[in-house]
Amino acid sequence: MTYNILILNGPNLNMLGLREPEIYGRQTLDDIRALCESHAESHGLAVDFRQSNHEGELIDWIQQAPKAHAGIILNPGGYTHTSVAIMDALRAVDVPAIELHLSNIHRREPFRRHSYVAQAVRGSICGFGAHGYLLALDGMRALLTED
Ligand SMILES: O=C1C[C@@](O)(C(=O)O)C[C@@H](O)[C@@H]1O
Repeated sequence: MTYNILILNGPNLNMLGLREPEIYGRQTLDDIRALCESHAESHGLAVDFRQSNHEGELIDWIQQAPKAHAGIILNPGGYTHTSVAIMDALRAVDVPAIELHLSNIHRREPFRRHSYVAQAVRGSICGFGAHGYLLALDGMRALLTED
C-alpha cells in the first residue's frame, strides 16, 4: 500500500536558499521537494509537496487532506507561533500530522519556543535542516504502519 503524504510549507519557505542561509541552509525548497520525492519513492510513500504564504490556503489544504492523504507533514513557518486557526484545522481532521522545522526553534528567540501547532500534532521534529523532512517521512510511515 502506498500512502500519500501531504507536505505543507508555510510563509517565506519559498525563499529558502536565499533566506538567512546561516539558519536555514543553502538548499532551495525545490531541492527539498526532490529529496522528499526520492526518499518517499524508496520507502513506499508518495508525496504531495506544497508551499503557501497564505494562512487560509494552508487551512483549506489541511481541511481537504482526508480526501486524498493519509498524513500531513507541516512546516508552518512563522504561523507556528501565531496561528490558533492552523492548530484548529489540524484538530478538525482525522489525519495524523507531524510538525517540522529546519532550525531548532528552542535555541532561538524566546518567541519561537511556543508552538500552537505542537498542540495538534503527533510529534515534532526540529533542528536537522532539510534532513528533518526525511526524518518526518520516516516518522509518518511508522505512525501509519503501526496504527
Ligand atoms: O519561517 C520559519 C521557519 C521555521 O519554521 C523553520 O523551519 O525553522 C522556524 C520558524 O520560527 C520561522 O518563522
